[in-house]
Amino acid sequence: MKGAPIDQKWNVPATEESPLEGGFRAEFEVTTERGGPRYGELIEEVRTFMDKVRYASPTPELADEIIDDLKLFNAKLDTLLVDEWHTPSGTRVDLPSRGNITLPPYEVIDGGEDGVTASVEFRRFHLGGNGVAHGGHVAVVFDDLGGMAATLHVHGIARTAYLTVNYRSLTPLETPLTMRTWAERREGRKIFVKGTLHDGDRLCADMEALFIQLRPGQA
Ligand SMILES: CCCCCCCCCCCCCC(=O)SCCNC(=O)CCNC(=O)[C@H](O)C(C)(C)COP(=O)(O)OP(=O)(O)OC[C@H]1O[C@@H](n2cnc3c(N)ncnc32)[C@H](O)[C@@H]1OP(=O)(O)O
Repeated sequence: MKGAPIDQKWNVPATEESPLEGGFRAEFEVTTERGGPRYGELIEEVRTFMDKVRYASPTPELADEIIDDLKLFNAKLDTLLVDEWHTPSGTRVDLPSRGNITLPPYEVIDGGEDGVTASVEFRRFHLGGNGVAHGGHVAVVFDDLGGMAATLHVHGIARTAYLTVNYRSLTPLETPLTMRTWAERREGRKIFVKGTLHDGDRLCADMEALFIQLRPGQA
């Protein structure tokens, strides 16, 4: 990545002691300690910053100032880059969307073999146009929570083969919405998943997807 040090460690190859398992590390450890007790606050500030950038029209002087500040922040983070298996972003299961800043924030209300129910809120950053969410951001949440439903259903890692979203009505920003995903049927490694996104009683979108359970060792 541009600006990152050459010895970055976020794409560590598999080794005998640390093999890939379904694209995941066999010894993958889930912990809520990484990043410290204020990591959620850090992610929230980053999300707020992204929201502001989406709507701000800075003067050239303010843009200069912010660029300089961001360079300082990036230099600080460059000293502490780790691989994806050890970064809190994506593994902090106690935080919205596991602390993954690339996902719109959701909170799982209920999850198990029968499916997942989550509360999701699209932010200003997720604006598509005309004041509502971008369809791609809606799809990304369906992919993540559909993948979670598939994973919980088969107790194994699954990867998206296809995902179809039907946009039934507008998806508002800054509004708690309900997403449900569930495995409708399974044929061997194939898990057919469905999902819905509601604003109250109103259906915003629904989806159908196929997830494939990965074979042991499949990268
Ligand atoms: C910290 C806590 C973590 C908690 C985790 C939270 C969850 C997070 C969740 C995050 C989720 C994020 C998720 C993501 O974002 S995953 C990222 C997006 N997805 C990908 O990159 C997938 C890329 N593709 C592949 O890797 C392979 O093609 C896969 C693995 C999908 C299949 O290759 P594989 O070699 O393994 O299998 P196969 O080719 O023998 O096919 C097997 C069967 O499937 C049928 N088939 C295949 N493709 C299609 C298709 N398009 N339509 C219809 N059918 C299809 C095929 O005909 C065959 O059927 P049959 O002949 O047996 O009847």
